[in-house]
Amino acid sequence: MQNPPDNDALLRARLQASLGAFQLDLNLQLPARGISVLFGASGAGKSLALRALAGLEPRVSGDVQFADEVWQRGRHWVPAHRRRIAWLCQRAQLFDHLDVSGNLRFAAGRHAASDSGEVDIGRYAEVCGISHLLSRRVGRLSGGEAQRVALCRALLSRPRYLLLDEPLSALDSAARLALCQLLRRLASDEALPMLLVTHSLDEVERVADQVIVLTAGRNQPRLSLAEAMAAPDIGLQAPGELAAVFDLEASAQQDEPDLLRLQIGQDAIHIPWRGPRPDRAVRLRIAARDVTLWPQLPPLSSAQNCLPLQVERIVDGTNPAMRLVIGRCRDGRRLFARITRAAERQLQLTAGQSVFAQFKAVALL
Ligand SMILES: Nc1ncnc2c1ncn2[C@@H]1O[C@H](COP(=O)(O)OP(=O)(O)OP(=O)(O)O)[C@@H](O)[C@H]1O
Repeated sequence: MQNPPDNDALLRARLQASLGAFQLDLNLQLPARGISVLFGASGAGKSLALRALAGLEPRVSGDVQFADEVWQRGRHWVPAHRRRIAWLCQRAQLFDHLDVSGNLRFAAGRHAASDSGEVDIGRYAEVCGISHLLSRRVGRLSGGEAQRVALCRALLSRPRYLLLDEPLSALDSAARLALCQLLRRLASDEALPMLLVTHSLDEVERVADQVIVLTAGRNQPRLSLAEAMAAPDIGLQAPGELAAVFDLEASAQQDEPDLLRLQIGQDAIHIPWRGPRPDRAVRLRIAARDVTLWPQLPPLSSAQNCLPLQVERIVDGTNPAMRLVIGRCRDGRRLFARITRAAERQLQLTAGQSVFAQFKAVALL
């Protein structure tokens, strides 16, 4: 599929390779901000693409350009260490014979032009939440701690771009969550753009700003996370498990204690919340199976969130007895509802109809 030209892209690549029966044919345009995710099944070519962008894959030909620097074109090839990008892979590759501080000093020493290395180590160790680990032997770090140290080491090289090859896949869920939050903070507070490779939808939902779906060596055009989640046909979500993901700003208005009001255009929903109002957008996941449709405004119930919805289309679900309703909120965002065929008949649902969508659960990402 042809990607439209993207004038805001920082990293552009057209990559081709023929490895036995596997063909790689990519057209990537990665923006200067946020976290882009390259999503695909095992064997789709994600690692190959990442290695090619890093300058580590001589089997891949094509064009790679970063801002106005050409990294690869014909015989022209900028070696990996001159691209000033950092790389994080599944398992942190740290020096076992050094403690955390030694690993960081080594990285800072390699990259610092002056004696600013110590300052950077302190600052980035704090950003990465590893200040308390500086004297710890590398062998005594948990998987999540080791990844945060590896990330800190990567930051000390002052990269212009971060490539992440499934860095969360070997971590337990708590460590994965913590690292997801750290990546999001780095992307926004340190303005560090990244490309994350994964086959986990959960990671996509938690960290992505943009999504590129890769299937058998070919990519779809880049979409925002909301667009990608709202496109049931691009292969990002399993059809039986569809969900919408919304990034929502908290409203200054507070209707109830312990509830946070989040605006969806002129409408609002509430989520349980303790503590100060968040200063950045809150990301929510609303699964199709948690959404109930009503022909009129429903009576008050324990499921408090309810939005006006216009039915856009109704398609078959994976289960032959079920249908998937694709609707639009009043601000244009897509929401899905999984209903039975019997409910579709009883509600006489058709495209264009106005209904109310009530949901009993939202997951805070
Ligand atoms: N030397 C080779 N000969 C033939 N095929 C190869 C060779 N090297 C890699 N491949 C194929 O290239 C494809 C892409 O591999 P790659 O490691 O990039 O996939 P991936 O999407 O990162 O998978 P995973 O998620 O499992 O890591 C795979 O189908 C693999 O079998």
